[in-house]
Amino acid sequence: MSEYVSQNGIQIAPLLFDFINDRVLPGTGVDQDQFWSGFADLLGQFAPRNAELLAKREKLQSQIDDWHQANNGKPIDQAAYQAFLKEIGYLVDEPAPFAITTENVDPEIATMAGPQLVVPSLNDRFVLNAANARWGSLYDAFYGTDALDAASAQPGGYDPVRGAAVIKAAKAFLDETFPLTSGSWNDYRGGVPALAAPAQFAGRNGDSLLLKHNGLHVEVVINANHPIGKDDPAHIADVLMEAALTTVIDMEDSVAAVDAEDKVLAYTNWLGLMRGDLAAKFMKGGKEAERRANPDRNYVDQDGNSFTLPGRSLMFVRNVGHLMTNPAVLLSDGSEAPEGLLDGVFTSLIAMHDLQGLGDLRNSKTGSIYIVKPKMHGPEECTLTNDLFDAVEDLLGLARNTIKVGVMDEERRTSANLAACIHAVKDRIVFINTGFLDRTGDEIHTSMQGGAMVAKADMKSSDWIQSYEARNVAIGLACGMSGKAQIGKGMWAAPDMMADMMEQKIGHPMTGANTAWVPSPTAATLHAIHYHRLDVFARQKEVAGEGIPALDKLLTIPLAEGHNWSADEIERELDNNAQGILGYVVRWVDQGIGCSKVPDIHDVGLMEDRATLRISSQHMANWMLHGVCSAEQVDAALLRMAAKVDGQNAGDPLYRPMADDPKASLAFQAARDLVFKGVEQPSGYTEPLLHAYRLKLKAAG
Ligand SMILES: CC(=O)SCCNC(=O)CCNC(=O)[C@H](O)C(C)(C)COP(=O)(O)OP(=O)(O)OC[C@H]1O[C@@H](n2cnc3c(N)ncnc32)[C@H](O)[C@@H]1OP(=O)(O)O
Ligand SMILES: O=CC(=O)O
Ligand SMILES: [Mg+2]
Repeated sequence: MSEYVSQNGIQIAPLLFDFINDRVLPGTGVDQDQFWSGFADLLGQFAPRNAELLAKREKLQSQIDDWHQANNGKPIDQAAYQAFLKEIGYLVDEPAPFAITTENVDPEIATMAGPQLVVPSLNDRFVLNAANARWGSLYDAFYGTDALDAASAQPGGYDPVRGAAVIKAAKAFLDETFPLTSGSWNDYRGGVPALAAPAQFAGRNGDSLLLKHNGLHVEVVINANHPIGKDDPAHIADVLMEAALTTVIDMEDSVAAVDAEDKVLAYTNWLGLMRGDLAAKFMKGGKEAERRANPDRNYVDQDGNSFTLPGRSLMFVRNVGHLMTNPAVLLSDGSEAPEGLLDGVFTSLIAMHDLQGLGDLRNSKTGSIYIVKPKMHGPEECTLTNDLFDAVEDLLGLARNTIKVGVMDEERRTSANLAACIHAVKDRIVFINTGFLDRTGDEIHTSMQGGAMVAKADMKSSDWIQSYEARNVAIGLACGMSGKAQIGKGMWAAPDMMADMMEQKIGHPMTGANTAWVPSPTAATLHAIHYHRLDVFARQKEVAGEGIPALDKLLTIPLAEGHNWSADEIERELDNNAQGILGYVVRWVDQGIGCSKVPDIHDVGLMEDRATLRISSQHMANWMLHGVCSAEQVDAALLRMAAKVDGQNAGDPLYRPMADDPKASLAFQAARDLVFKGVEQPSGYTEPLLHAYRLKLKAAG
């Protein structure tokens, strides 16, 4: 890397310094000199606090490790365990009942219920697709996935037999959601449809019909000149679903951003989204394509009045958590700056382009900046975020609480003290979300010394996770989040299993969650159907009456307790974990790709990100620590799976095989370290090793 720019006692990578000065600050009214001097002060103030809280994490972890070692082999006495957690300050007192007081929140978050899409920020083609995923074609979603229960499409262009099944399924959705006074949408022949609930008719866009149900719009596209519409008796060409109400532009677990070069790319895409001028050019189907953010959509209501609906998803940006540092900025002592502080300042500054309307399109209509903060451990760390956002607002001249926060409930200390965490950010909180993937990783790591954990697939049915999901909703409702903020559920991590998603993911709104994560625009379009099937806000009223489950189950550790696995079961568990780890890490370290679809041992492509990697690596480390398997067995699994992953990637010209010479592969070494050094990784996180190996690879050119 070139020399740093020295400024107010800190050092800034020139790429970042120039990007901020040339592309971000102009037009915002924030003075360049004042900005850098205020930024240096902010780092000086917050970096030591950040370090103290990380040291506290380590201290608590070592106290918990000691407790388990002292209780070695004995069944856990829940009362004694909780008393111990209170004594060390892991569990804190509950705050007195309170309600959040967040203001100026966009309706997509506060009063609407629908899917939330997550997208890696480094990929401009994907982020634009995500922004545009506010509306999705139901015909395409049915045609292209197994959500449609019909024979697969015949190769060689449009298959009319499958097409007919798609149209039938889409019209069945219309019948279910927008019933006609008599008959079916199959019999609709044009004009204003005779809806059983006429208020569902919201307007027209040319010939197309706009309908509304449970707060979500659906456009029935009428076009006699369209290849599908021309053969339909009513010229219906598609059914467009209002789908991803909100999107998380992810700078955390789905990206590999290790230095100024990567960070500036992520910030550039966020700037393009906040201004509305991001464009991506790429090759698709042998042709060059260009993608931009869609404009808003124009309609006319029944009285002839024009109105628009948002054309894009409302965007959050996920900053990194408190753990990592980044060489993009060095502190006065020459150490790397905490990356979460950089993200907090820079993503907020960039969002001022939206607040001030400096670009072509707007994100928030209520003047808010939406930041998702991941991986916070307990209320003190939430207070740090709150104070940081206060300081950023002061630095940028923004009104107090302009910056809103989404709190990921994905670490055990946060789940166990959730009301206190919400209280710490009560004037700016706009969501809680159960990030069950990281949360599972933290469940394993926290009790690493307690014994061998159940098999990975059995985690989902453990007491702790059921309690975690239920408590999150119940506490969110008790803190007055309904109608003001999102109570969100986690990711559907099997992007190709849409039939299963349609069957299972209605469980998320059923719990009272008004949003849940999906991995792709297609999944958003399909998951939107669930919010038509169920009125979440009515459901929240029912759930609110059920009370908050006690802590006991949440704190029941998923130990296998004497379970004897067969040699075959152990090998399959190790192989499955090793395959996921290697398949993901090889693309992360070698190619800088932070989210991948990796086949599991059943050949189901699973979304892998740093959180799923945390689970797999912690699980292997745990079984090795407690002698369920030996180090030799782990090495054998890694080697076997390296060959398998090499085979799976044979078609990728950028791929560097691992199996022939594993010692020469930085990716293989990283994967191995993640398991063999898993016990000592902070909270079991994978970022420190991934970053170190990726930086090594970049340095080697
Ligand atoms: C625990 C957590 O933190 S979860 C949060 C982190 N996870 C994520 O962000 C998941 C994001 N999703 C993804 O990256 C991808 O969907 C993957 C890697 C899971 C699967 O990818 P694939 O199925 O191989 O998708 P593929 O690369 O074939 O893309 C197919 C199309 O879908 C689009 N697409 C896929 N995922 C997304 C997404 N999340 N947002 C926007 N568009 C997407 C692509 O743009 C592409 O369309 P295009 O050709 O018109 O551009
Ligand atoms: O960030 C989400 C998770 O599940 O972890
Ligand atoms: Mg997570």
